Amino acid sequence: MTSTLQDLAVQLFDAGAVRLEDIEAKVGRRTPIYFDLRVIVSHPKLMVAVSHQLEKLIKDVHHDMICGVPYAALPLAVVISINTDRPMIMKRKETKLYATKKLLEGVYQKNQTCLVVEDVVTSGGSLLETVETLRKEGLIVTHAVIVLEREQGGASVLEANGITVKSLFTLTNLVRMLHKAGRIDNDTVELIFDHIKECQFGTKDNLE
Ligand SMILES: O=C(O)c1cc(=O)[nH]c(=O)n1[C@@H]1O[C@H](COP(=O)(O)O)[C@@H](O)[C@H]1O
Repeated sequence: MTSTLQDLAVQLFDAGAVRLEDIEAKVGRRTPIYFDLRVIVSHPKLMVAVSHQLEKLIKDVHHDMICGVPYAALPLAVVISINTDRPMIMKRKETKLYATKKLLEGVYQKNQTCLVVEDVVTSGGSLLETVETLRKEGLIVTHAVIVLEREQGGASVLEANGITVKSLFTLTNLVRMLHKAGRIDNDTVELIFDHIKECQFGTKDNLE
């Protein structure tokens, strides 16, 4: 059974993936809403439902393999790889210091296309870092599929770097869905919309 995006938004909220408080995000940024997709490893049905929706977004995108941005997107990449019977490669956060000394695990060849999977894009910095590693290894990367685009400039930064981003939710539509379902109130909606406007990452200089 496929969940609608509205159902999925509510299920993610109820699983604790949406935190509504003043939170310190990556490198000292503050945000009134934080989306913590790591919790879905504890909810296998939800993991499958999110993966199915991501698979729909990529069915017309040519790719030889997929790679999840470590670590949060790795479980999603595994499920998508199995469901679509498409090989996966894994990027390490640090190069392995012994034996193979690799940064990328798995089998790939120069000029093969790799689709990147990510949970959240804010400035686009994390995703871009993974893309740069893949490109250095000779892989072609033109598309990324993500769960949440926070609309803070990351998608434009990625677009400027030759990456088309397909997202399941934008922060605006996720917030609207949660508001409709009675999970967040009017004041919180306003606070989040103000945050989106005020906290923008536009240029590569702003990437963290
Ligand atoms: O720090 C964030 O901006 C962030 C916000 C959020 O709601 N959820 C979240 O997981 N993050 C983290 O921020 C990363 C994306 O931020 P950028 O690298 O700026 O695009 C994600 O991979 C997460 O590590």
